[in-house]
Amino acid sequence: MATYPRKVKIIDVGPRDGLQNEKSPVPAEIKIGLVHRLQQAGLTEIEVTSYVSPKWVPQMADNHEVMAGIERQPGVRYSVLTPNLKGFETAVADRPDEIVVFGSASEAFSQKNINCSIAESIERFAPVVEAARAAGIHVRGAMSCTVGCPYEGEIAPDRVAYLAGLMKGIGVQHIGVADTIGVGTPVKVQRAIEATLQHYGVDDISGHFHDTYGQALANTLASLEMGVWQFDTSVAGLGGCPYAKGATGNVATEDVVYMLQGMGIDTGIDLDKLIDAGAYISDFLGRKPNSRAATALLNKRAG
Ligand SMILES: CC(C)(COP(=O)([O-])OP(=O)([O-])OC[C@H]1O[C@@H](n2cnc3c(N)ncnc32)[C@H](O)[C@@H]1OP(=O)([O-])[O-])[C@@H](O)C(=O)NCCC(=O)NCCSC(=O)C[C@@](C)(O)CC(=O)[O-]
Repeated sequence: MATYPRKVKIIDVGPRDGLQNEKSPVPAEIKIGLVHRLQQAGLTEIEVTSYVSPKWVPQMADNHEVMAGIERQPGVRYSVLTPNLKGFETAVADRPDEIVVFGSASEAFSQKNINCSIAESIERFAPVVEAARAAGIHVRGAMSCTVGCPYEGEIAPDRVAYLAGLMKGIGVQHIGVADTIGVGTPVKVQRAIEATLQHYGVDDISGHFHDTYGQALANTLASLEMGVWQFDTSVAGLGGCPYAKGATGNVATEDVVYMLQGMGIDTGIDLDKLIDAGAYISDFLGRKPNSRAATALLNKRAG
């Protein structure tokens, strides 16, 4: 039997990663309502929004309104994405607890997503990381396309190690290993994590798995087996990346919490309240939650 961590921390990225790709505008008050429901469900890490170009990602243009409207709960960390100093300087006025710089293991995805090469992205991130740390703001990094890229295909683990080393070199404190397009399978994901472990300890690594091919829970389990205990997930399985056509949302928070509860692993999350949060946003979007566990439990409730 594999040994698993006794506790897992979930970072719900639904309000940001989940909603960034929605075609119709989602009003700030709905996003705020979602954040409130997530914290009521026991989430202690919520990725709220991003400070990126509104021309590139219009759905996140209300970042200030959303951050200002949240009634903050003690013990909850609110994070935001900041790709450059311009984004950081705007974000800092909204008092995030954590900022996220996001790079890519694939050159082509870096160009499509943030309009620069991997090397240039690190040059842009370095002053952001320095300013954030000087202001006492925690810095997380996200590494996209650690298994596969929509433009380059399979990505070799040494490219993941290379990016992780660059992120570490500029002072990024925690690193997320993302399977942006959900093509990963357990052994490939383990190789990407192994590459990241060359530069970061296991306590500073999180998994971020999209569920395009239905592999995200298996990839979560494979990561748990390596001692990874922090995961980005998205309530109701919301999401997709505007620069990764066809990729679906992150693994649903409900599915991960259901699996972990069944394994006796503590998440601190109330599954019933989480289902309510997922139903709230899914009702607004006019569709069913993209979560097997949520669907089963909602059907059970309905009798
Ligand atoms: C990165 C940039 C901004 C570079 O964009 P750029 O065009 O290279 O930057 P620029 O410095 O040349 O500026 C061009 C225009 O953008 C403005 N600008 C410049 N920076 C900002 C900013 N921070 N906030 C607001 N506006 C900004 C700037 O003021 C200017 O405005 P104009 O003069 O044309 O009116 C752009 O490429 C961009 O916004 N890209 C969107 C990236 C994004 O949000 N992608 C989705 C999130 S990442 C993701 O989902 C993956 C992840 C993290 O979940 C992990 C995974 O699954 O892989």
